[in-house]
Amino acid sequence: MTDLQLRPAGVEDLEAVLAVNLASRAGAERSGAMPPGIHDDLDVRRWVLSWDLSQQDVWLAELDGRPVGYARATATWLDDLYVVPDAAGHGVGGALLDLVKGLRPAGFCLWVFESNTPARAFYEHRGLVALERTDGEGNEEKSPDIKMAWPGEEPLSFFRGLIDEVDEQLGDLLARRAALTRAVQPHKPEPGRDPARERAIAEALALRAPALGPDRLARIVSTIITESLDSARD
Ligand SMILES: O=C(O)C(=O)C[C@]1(C(=O)O)C=C[C@@H](O)C=C1
Repeated sequence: MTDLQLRPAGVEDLEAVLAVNLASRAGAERSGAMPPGIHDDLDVRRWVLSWDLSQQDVWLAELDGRPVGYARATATWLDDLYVVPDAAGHGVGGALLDLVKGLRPAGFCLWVFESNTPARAFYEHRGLVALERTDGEGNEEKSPDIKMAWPGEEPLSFFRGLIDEVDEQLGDLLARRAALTRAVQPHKPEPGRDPARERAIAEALALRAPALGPDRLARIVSTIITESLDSARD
């Protein structure tokens, strides 16, 4: 019978948190689940010991008194959830995740490496959904990753919040694109629409948004262009 305890980490626990981070990450790198880290242990130590515990929740998991895992969450992100390899199978990760769900009832997001199939399955089994995939350009390790979310107790308002964030960017992009559609018109040898060019645009977009596919994207592009040209007449 093992005894699992979760408790908030204080500054005095950060060395133990660091040890969990290093052991867990090393295990994940050995198994190929995570790409090699780009920081050496000393850098990671400096970073962990600099955490401001008033700005994030860090909870330590202890199995029979031994630190074996931790979770670190900001207001809207689960930044870290690590369990040391030799404590696997004791429900430590699940207990930490349940704790964070309780701390963040409005929901939260996290990033997981695409290569980390055990972690992805763990999160999927516990109700998190995959929202975005990247080619890794935006992370330090340059390794493809996936944004996952736990939509909390009110998923409608959680997802609408994320939609509002994307729409802020989409609005800016639509304004920029419409301005370009208008700007190029006087420079065309012949006025009017160019179906071949629109198809090429849709095919290029499909590389970035394969789930929509070129035909749907062609209809979306066509509507954007129609309305952009129309707005020039306002
Ligand atoms: O490239 C052109 O010919 C444009 O007029 C620009 C544009 C666009 O907004 O991308 C608009 C209309 C054409 O059918 C094709 C593309």
